[in-house]
Amino acid sequence: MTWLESLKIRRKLIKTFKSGGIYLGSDERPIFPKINHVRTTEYSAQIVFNLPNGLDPKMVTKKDYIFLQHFGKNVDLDGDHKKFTLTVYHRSMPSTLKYKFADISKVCNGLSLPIICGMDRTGEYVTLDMLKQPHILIAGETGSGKSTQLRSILTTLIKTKKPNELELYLGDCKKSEFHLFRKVEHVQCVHSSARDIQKMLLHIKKELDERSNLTEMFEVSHVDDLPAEHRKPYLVVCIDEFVMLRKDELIMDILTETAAIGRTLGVFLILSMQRPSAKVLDTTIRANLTVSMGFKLRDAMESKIVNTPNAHNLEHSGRFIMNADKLYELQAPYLTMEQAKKLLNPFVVAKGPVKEVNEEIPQLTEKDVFNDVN
Ligand SMILES: Nc1ncnc2c1ncn2[C@@H]1O[C@H](COP(=O)(O)OP(=O)(O)OP(=O)(O)O)[C@@H](O)[C@H]1O
Repeated sequence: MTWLESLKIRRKLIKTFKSGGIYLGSDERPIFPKINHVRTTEYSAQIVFNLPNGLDPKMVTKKDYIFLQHFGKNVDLDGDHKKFTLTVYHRSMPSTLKYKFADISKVCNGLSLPIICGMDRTGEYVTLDMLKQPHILIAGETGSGKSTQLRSILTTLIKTKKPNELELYLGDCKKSEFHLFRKVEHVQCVHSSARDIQKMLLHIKKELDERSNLTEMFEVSHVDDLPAEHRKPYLVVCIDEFVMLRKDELIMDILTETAAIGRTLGVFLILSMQRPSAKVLDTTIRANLTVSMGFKLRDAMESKIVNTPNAHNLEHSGRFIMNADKLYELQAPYLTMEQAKKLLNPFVVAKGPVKEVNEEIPQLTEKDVFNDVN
């Protein structure tokens, strides 16, 4: 950035402070916040400023509209009691981001269990490693892009991990999406009825217990530290529209236990829901779903339940707010069903019967589970 460009930005910010009354002293001798530095990249300009002692930070946060008026709507303002950062983006978010595995595989490098969340306004992919951020909640009204995101997350996991490193357990309560994965080598089962999902989760419970015993026996804190002959694959349990199972206590208990202790045992959750329900998410499960992705939601209450502020104001399919270690606004990669089929083709195998578990299964009719869905 040239000296002149920096000067222009600084002047504009001073003008902003002035018109918003963000200063101490009198109108004739104002003491403005001190601009520490201005940094620009291809995508954005970042201006860091400090408030003079005595200036109420609410003067800045309450008047964020002033920054929008002067710098346009593509700005972010972050800060606390003294130091603030204004980021001005040179362009708006892309409304479509094609899923390109060549690009995605590059950003997966170094991640043990890579989740490609989406692209931010600076044109950078935002990624997560499930080993560190183990459980994900995806919420959004119909047509907002949840299923596409699940498809892209699962496809990336399959393409980047070997079947002996990753096992997938899929619950498809809407019977709409996961048939695509049924014959993929990593996929242990795809179930849609409550009874079968219960069976699947009893198997997961057994795995949790076994893994817990092993880590205790070998006195290690993570399954990855077990001796080679006892090493375990990562298990990812992914349930689309899991709210449909909320009346099933056993299912909810196992999901809650997995969310609570799964990380160090290598067992991870991805749960999606169309209508966030405080009742379901008020349980301890919510506290352990470390990442929320809020696609377009119906209202502010739903955004609050999912913990993704403003998700109800999103306008494009595939756009979402992510709450992980901080808040992000991202565009999810768009992976069509046809494209996913092509990418998954090399992993398709002839399948034997689904793993059986021997535990006693309490009788539960589908009506018990599904009749209260609103
Ligand atoms: N990442 C994306 N980028 C651009 N468009 C998208 C994206 N994801 C979804 N869409 C568009 O939105 C449509 C609906 O997407 P999707 O089926 O994923 O929504 P959904 O939230 O799962 O809906 P439902 O709950 O009804 O299944 C897609 O057919 C596509 O046109």
